[in-house]
Amino acid sequence: MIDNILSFTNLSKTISSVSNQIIFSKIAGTVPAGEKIVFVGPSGQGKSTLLRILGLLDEADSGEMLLLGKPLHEWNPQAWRMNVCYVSQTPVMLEGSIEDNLRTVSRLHHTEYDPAYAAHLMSSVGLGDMGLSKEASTLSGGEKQRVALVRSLLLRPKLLLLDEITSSLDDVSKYAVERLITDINRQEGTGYAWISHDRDQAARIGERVWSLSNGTLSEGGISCL
Ligand SMILES: Nc1ncnc2c1ncn2[C@@H]1O[C@H](COP(=O)(O)OP(=O)(O)OP(=O)(O)O)[C@@H](O)[C@H]1O
Repeated sequence: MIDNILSFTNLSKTISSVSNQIIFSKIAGTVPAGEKIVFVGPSGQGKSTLLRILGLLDEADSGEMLLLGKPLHEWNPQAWRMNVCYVSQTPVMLEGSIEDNLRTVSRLHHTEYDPAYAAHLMSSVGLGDMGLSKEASTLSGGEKQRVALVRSLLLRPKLLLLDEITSSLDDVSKYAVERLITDINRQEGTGYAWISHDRDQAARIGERVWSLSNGTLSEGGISCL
């Protein structure tokens, strides 16, 4: 039985183009199976950078990462990305319709597209009435955020890395997204690390807190908020 979905040690990241600015140095953390982590900290401290590294969309300068007990170098990157999905605050829509966008992840990862699950997820995030044939590039920022989330959830990942994914949403849609993700966590054991600058949201969604400040990652209970 593997207790941690993901763990990392000694992770360091420097931005070389900006006079070797160190973003963080030798940080470590673990995500136990099914964990609900809220990720907080002042702006510009490297939260997005860390999640992008953990989701293999950016590279650390040094350090080790293990997924399901296996080190990164033993993973095919595509298989890693299927288990650990990073969802951006400013998602990029692929060319074509909403349905094209939803189907693309299945095509890339050679998994079967499940239209009933796609419909359930779209309706759960308040987009049930939106025709899937609508051109994705014409969607609003908040609609794109939710389609991008659905696109990732269709992979049924073990871990979600959520980067302020409700920043463009009204309260009704925001609560719907929180409910969907906490339901999936409860029903399927999908863990998450969710960046949020909203203290009320952090208290609703988090069980454990990561805080990144001055290049150091600290972990604690929700009472640290
Ligand atoms: N590709 C890049 N090139 C240059 N600088 C970068 C790059 N990516 C991030 N940075 C810098 O790294 C630092 C950390 O950025 P990051 O977006 O990870 O912080 P954050 O904690 O997520 O911030 P916020 O809460 O405002 O989203 C910032 O100073 C940012 O300008």
